Amino acid sequence: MDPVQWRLLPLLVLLASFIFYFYVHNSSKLPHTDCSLLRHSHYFLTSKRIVTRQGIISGAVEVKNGYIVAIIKGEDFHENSKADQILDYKEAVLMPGLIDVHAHLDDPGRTDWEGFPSGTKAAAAGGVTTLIDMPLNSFPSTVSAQTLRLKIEAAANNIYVDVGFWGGLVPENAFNRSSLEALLNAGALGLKSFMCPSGINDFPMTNASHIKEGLAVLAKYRRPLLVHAEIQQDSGIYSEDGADNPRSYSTYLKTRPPSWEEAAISELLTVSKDTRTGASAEGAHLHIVHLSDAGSSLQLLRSAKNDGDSVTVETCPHYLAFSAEEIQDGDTRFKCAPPIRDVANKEMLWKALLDGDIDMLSSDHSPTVPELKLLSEGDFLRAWGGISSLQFILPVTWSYGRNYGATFEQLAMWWSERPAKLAGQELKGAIAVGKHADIAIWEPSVEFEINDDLPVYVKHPSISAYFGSKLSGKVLATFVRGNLVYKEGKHAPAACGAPILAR
Ligand SMILES: NC(=O)N[C@H]1NC(=O)NC1=O
Ligand SMILES: [Zn+2]
Ligand SMILES: [Zn+2]
Repeated sequence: MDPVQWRLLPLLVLLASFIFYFYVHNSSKLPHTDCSLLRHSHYFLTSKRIVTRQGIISGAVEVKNGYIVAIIKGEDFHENSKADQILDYKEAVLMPGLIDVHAHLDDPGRTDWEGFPSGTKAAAAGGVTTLIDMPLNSFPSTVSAQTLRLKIEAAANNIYVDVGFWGGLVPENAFNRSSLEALLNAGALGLKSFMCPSGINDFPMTNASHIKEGLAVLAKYRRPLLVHAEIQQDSGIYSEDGADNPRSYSTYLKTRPPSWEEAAISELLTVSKDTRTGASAEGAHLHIVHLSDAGSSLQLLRSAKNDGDSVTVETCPHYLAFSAEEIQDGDTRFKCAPPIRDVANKEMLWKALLDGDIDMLSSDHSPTVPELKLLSEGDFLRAWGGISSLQFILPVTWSYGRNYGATFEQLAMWWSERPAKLAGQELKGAIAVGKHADIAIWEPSVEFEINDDLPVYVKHPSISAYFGSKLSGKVLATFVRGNLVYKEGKHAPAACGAPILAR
């Protein structure tokens, strides 16, 4: 080496150490993977309000490699605090992540309506850690093993929370046992069917005999059948004579009276007998989706449960938040089926939920493109029926529920524990040792208005029924299997949600 090179050596060493220092220093600040906004896989979350099945405690939840490995009460925490990191959420509520068993993500085929990336981002921002996707509104509908595979392909690397799939029970497959078995073997968590037109051409309605067949197949798999329970009755059919104004909400309400729900449920209960212990479809389960009628329909369900039928029922936040009296003429954002009924019915729904007659909640998030909501014409009879709500289900439930005395433990039961059971997800649905670290952290007393200033992830804000309202309960952070997927308006860069397939 000549002398000039010798003199450069210290300079090179210095440069190399600078590069090394910056690399190590900065890389330690970067996430290990893009799946999480947190770089650690072993950490403690502390809060004064941790919602466990044994009540609300102050303390810490220890998370390691995606699982909850310990729950430590406040006074015992210090000696255990040897983790890489402690995230202190103070007074914020730490709850199991919400499990929404009824969402239409419309992917593949109608991604202009929603789609896996936008829908699961909205979910993450709302504290929802698991979604079960409905078999219709996507194209094609999920009614065979092959179409379920299309769903799974569409979801790959496109989901920010975990997503499972219901398969469709339709006349075409109902009497074809091998086709249904193939769909269930391919991983559908259960089946879903309609007792009235679904609004989607390739998803025709079923009758009680199709449903009986479906239950018989599901019994072997111990998986549920979810049913949209409305049967068209003459009483409700809209007269086309122009006497009723299609912009008026009451016109729409009259087209789908409670008797539609009652008729469907009473017919369903003739086949749900098969699910009783010792009966032909023991092991199968019947779940009524989005109940709106809090009258006779609920009474029928109550007595079926007493008789030992394996039956559950859900309602949705929009039936608990809104009433027919408040819906302005022409405001088709509120059109859904069954319809939002009067205020007395809403009060009865709350009572049924608090008394345990309604088992759980779901969003029935069913958006479309603004054009199909016919917002400017305001025609309730022709507009798309479906409420866009996914991101706001937790603050909506809380904002209205607290007036009825709803507790955090009840929220966890309605939104996590019972939905996990319905979907057969034993590793989800509770803050408990051995479960997935699927966690929602939120601030019940923080109010916010849903307007253009809020960083929302709703694909079509103009069709959201909640736009313009003020809610309490702000989601601070969402963890999915230990990954911090959402934090204060920011999402983890990579879509690391897992498809959930039944085995
Ligand atoms: N196809 C579809 O999403 N329909 C849903 N929309 C709604 O309001 N009720 C439903 O069942
Ligand atoms: Zn439905
Ligand atoms: Zn639905």
